[in-house]
Amino acid sequence: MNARTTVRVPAKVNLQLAVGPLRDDGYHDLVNVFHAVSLFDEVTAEPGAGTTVRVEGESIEGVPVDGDNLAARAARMLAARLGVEPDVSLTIRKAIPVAGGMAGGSADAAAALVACARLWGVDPTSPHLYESAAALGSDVPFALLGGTAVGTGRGEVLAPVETVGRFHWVFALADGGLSTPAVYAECDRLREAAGVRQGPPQASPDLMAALASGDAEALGAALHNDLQDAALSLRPSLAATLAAGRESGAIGALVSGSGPTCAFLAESEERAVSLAASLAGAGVARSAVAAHGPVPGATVI
Ligand SMILES: C[C@@](CO)(OP(=O)(O)O)[C@H](O)COP(=O)(O)OP(=O)(O)OC[C@H]1O[C@@H](n2ccc(N)nc2=O)[C@H](O)[C@@H]1O
Ligand SMILES: Nc1ncnc2c1ncn2[C@@H]1O[C@H](COP(=O)(O)OP(=O)(O)O)[C@@H](O)[C@H]1O
Repeated sequence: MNARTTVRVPAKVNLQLAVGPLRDDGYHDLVNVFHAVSLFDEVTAEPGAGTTVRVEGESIEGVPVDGDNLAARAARMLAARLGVEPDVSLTIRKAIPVAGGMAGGSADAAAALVACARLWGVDPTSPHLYESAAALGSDVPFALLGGTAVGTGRGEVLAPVETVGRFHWVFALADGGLSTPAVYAECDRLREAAGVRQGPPQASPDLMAALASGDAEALGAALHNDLQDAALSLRPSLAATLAAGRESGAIGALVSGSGPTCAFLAESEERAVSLAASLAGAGVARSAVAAHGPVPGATVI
């Protein structure tokens, strides 16, 4: 049993998001190539009475501070599975943009699972953690794992991907978020309007080869997001953000997941820093931050 545990957990960008047809259960089958990047939230768990949450950070509008917070839901779910009281005081320090397509809520849920497991003396490799994660949300298991991984099913069935080297990214953060269900629904609507009959999602061989060889140029060319048109349809201003990044020398540019964060791949760390400055100066984003990947998943610090 531990008195106080802090867990650091990364954001993700989707290197490939291939979206299959709508399933009967309301989800879509995916090929979701997750990549964990060095933008981190921190979740601290301490003994408490019941489950309480405090949220700290600069842009935390819209993050629930009650039992709806995904970190609180994670604590209650793990406690129920373990048959213990969900007595924990959680403090979340947020740096991952809220409703930004970088899975910040999922990250906090994964961090809370790891922190509570340690607080309650549970083996961190216990299957209760993965099973709770998958029940909480499609992106939560990846936040436990980190690195680079292919998610299939609704994104929760993970296979790690070996990669070479470090990739340098810039993330253009937007004002306000986009709702994930609304973006999936818009994707379905656009496909129906265009008469597209969607087949099963397929992994991109070019993307896998680029990751295996560490070839950033090839990775930039292979980045693809099936939700991008839907995110652009709901937030047309993102087209100018993507164009500004390409004009400033990005070797790849796409909307991250359901958006509205835009992700840009740079040739080097130096190029990423100058690209972030260009994007911030161009007035096409609330702010722009440089980061690298892959990084590990939820980790006790
Ligand atoms: C799009 C992605 C890409 O990684 O993430 P974000 O960019 O939002 O972070 C994910 O698929 C989001 O995963 P997550 O945010 O965990 O979604 P969930 O809570 O499981 O589901 C929320 C809703 O999204 C839609 N959904 C989610 C996953 C999936 N495979 N098909 C779907 O259609 C459904 O409408 C579902 O009700
Ligand atoms: N710990 C949390 N951090 C952020 N959002 C949360 C959290 N718990 C619940 N939410 C809710 O989940 C929504 C989606 O949040 P987030 O995971 O940041 O975005 P995305 O799904 O785009 O990656 C938020 O708008 C908020 O209402």
